[in-house]
Amino acid sequence: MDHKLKTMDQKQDINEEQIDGYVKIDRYDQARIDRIASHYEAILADLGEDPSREGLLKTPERVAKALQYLTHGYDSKPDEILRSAMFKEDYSQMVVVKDIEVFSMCEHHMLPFFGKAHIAYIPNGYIVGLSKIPRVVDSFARRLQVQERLTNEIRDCIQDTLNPAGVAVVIECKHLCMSMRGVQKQNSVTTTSAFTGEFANETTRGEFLKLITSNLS
Ligand SMILES: Nc1nc2c(ncn2[C@@H]2O[C@H](COP(=O)(O)OP(=O)(O)OP(=O)(O)O)[C@@H](O)[C@H]2O)c(=O)[nH]1
Ligand SMILES: [Zn+2]
Repeated sequence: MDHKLKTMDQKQDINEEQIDGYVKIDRYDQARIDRIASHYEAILADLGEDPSREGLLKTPERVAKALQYLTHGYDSKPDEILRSAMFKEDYSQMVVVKDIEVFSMCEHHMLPFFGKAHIAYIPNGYIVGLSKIPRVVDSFARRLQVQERLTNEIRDCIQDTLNPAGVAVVIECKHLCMSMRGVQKQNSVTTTSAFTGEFANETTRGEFLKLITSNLS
């Protein structure tokens, strides 16, 4: 079934529909968008703008839709995303998915932070569908976040759901709240990491760090 072809009324049904632990991101909750839009109309006025001028007429609704998209992680269940594609497999070497784009919003200023996540796990009887790892990243990133919690939540979800012999997560991001405003440092990058199990071993962690810094592609 192609959900994109559904009419607006039918899309309301999609709001409740979980697909592999994931609510379709084209969900369209008009009541919520209307509420957020009305707040933004007031905000525009408070900023000294004229919300009734032509260029801004649709802006409150556009912002509401954009914000709903930027926080759609609240509508997903990352553990279910992983469970939907776990396969029994006798493979016990490190699996690394690197350079996963991250787009998130800092919970302090509601400004974007963005960069890359590098994730590894060591299977313990089960592997997971590769695409599910970036989906888990998105599920936690598309919320109001701090980078440290994002890092830990991804690690804990993979560890608790897949029960591998170890999980490694490294995230590198630029925070617009540190470049567009505030301290105004344009080039600083924040790196966070979280490990479990066999990644406590320096050699294993070293192998992971080597793999994510290699140029092999
Ligand atoms: N640890 C951490 N801090 C973050 C993250 N995103 C933003 N911040 C910081 O959150 C802090 C909020 O500090 P406050 O002093 O309450 O806010 P502020 O007055 O706007 O601070 P400045 O950004 O220094 O102007 C700032 O230091 C931000 O750099 C994050 O992901 N992790
Ligand atoms: Zn911030």
